[in-house]
Amino acid sequence: MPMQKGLAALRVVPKALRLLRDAGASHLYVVFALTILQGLLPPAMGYFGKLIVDHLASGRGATAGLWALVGAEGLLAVALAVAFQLSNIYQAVLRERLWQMLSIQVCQHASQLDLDFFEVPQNYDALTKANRELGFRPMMMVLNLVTALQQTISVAGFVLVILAFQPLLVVAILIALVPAALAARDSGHITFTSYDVSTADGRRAAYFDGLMMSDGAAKELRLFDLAPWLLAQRQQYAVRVIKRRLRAAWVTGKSFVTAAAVSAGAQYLALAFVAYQAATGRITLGDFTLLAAALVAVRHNLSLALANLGELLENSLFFSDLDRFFDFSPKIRPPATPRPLPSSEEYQFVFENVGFTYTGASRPVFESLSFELRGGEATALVGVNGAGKTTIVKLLTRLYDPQQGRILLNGVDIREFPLEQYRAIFGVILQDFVRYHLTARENILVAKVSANPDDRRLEEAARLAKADSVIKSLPMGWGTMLGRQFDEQGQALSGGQWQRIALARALYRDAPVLILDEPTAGLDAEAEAELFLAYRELTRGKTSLLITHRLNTVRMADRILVLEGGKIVEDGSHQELLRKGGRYYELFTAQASTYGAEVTKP
Ligand SMILES: Nc1ncnc2c1ncn2[C@@H]1O[C@H](COP(=O)(O)OP(=O)(O)OP(=O)(O)O)[C@@H](O)[C@H]1O
Repeated sequence: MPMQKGLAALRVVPKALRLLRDAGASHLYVVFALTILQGLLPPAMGYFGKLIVDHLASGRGATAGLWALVGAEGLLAVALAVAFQLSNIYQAVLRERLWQMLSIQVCQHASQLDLDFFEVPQNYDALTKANRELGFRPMMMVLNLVTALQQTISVAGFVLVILAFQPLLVVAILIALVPAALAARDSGHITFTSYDVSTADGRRAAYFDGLMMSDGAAKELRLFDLAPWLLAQRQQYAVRVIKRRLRAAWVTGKSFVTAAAVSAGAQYLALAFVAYQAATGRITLGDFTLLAAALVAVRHNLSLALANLGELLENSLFFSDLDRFFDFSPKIRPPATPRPLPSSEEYQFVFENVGFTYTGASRPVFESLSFELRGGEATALVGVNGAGKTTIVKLLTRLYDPQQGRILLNGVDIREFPLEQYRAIFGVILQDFVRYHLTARENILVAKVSANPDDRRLEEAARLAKADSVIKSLPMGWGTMLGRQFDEQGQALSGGQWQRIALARALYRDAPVLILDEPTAGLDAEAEAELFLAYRELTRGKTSLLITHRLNTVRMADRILVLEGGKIVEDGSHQELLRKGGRYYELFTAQASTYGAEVTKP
């Protein structure tokens, strides 16, 4: 029902007030006080205006009484102007605080959510939309609330004035305002619904807009001459949104036209009545001016108040996205009574009949995966694209939990350890590592922000990752900004140079378990060979897992696991697996033949 929908959306008002109070209670109270003042002053000024007119009409001349009235009216006018400006300042502070508070809450919540959250497009959309609208929706709401309150107080003041003189007029005015109130209620609902059904199309259009404006897509866009096609796609969705909104604007516009005609007509009928009373001496000239001003003010303020409430409903849509986002709580949680992490230097992991399916995926990645990563050993994991190698890393580091089976660390289910402490045992370089727009130094230090920077370890990590030569070549060494987003002096790095920085980042953690997911993908042959030679040094004393398609690199591992069809199908050293002549042998020979090398079974 439209009525219910419209009123239901009004429930957002207490919520908005609570948020504003949290953002700055004292500022909110000042804004309220100033708003009430601004609401009361116009009727009071109207009353003084009446007294001035009555004084002038009485023929008493320029007495001290007249100047006292004019002075009082002037003071009220000054007070109104000052209250308006002060309120603007306090509202601005309140808006900024609210924006800050919500941004921090959204960032904190987003960073704690499971990766699962991002698998569902609607969730991700709700987050990006909430984030995008954080900048203006709360501000609009402050303005809507304050303006609606102020207009309502003014209306109440003027209604009291009219009541004092002509009670029947109030009844007539209120009846004449019924169409306006109905139009405002329906417009809230219609706009609400048109926005609601348009969000999916709007999001699509915004996605294409984002592509055309992002630096990440800029290269492909030009190389594929993609802009015209993207624009056409964008229009397809945007036009649907615009049509729906225009239709809503037209429907609501029509009822507003009728309402405006009725209330304006009623106002002038009332004015005719008041004029008749003044002409026949039933009321004074001052009463007439006051009532005439009150009639205009009631109509004007009430329509503004209703329009602001309508806008408030529209802006309240923002809260449904925000609520939807805050309703998500992380499923991967620390246990109620966590076990202490094993103090042992050697960490051994066992996957025990692990079954895992991504949210929304039609097929499981693993149904019953079992294998072991032995403590202190360098293990390599190989397998074709999509075999599930990165998924193993995600499960191992508890970015996801398996739906079946267990993963054990030194015999204990990893879900029993405190999450943060558990994740702290890993130094990881992910396939899609982050290229932070920070200095070279910060790009590595981010791996361990919980501790004070350790420059000796920083140098060591850079040396092991062969990132030291990259740093040396930068104009300001460690202090050079990587990326040009914030600094014109920033340096753009090549893919391989970034990879060395990311590897140094993983090593800087100096964690007992090292996971390298495709650490050589962007490296040149020489750098890869260097890394290959340093592999022993990198992994000394650690439990490590190396994932790579460059099978030359895996030779140095103590043990190689071959993942296929959701299972470990082979397990052994390079020599053993070549000798076996199975899947690893096939993969290795296929790769070697592309270099023209011959591989013979040892
Ligand atoms: N976030 C995700 N949501 C749904 N399915 C996913 C997700 N990530 C990966 N998959 C699917 O899970 C399977 C395993 O992916 P995974 O990234 O683990 O493979 P991989 O062996 O690391 O591949 P590659 O060698 O290409 O890096 C693939 O079929 C992939 O399509």
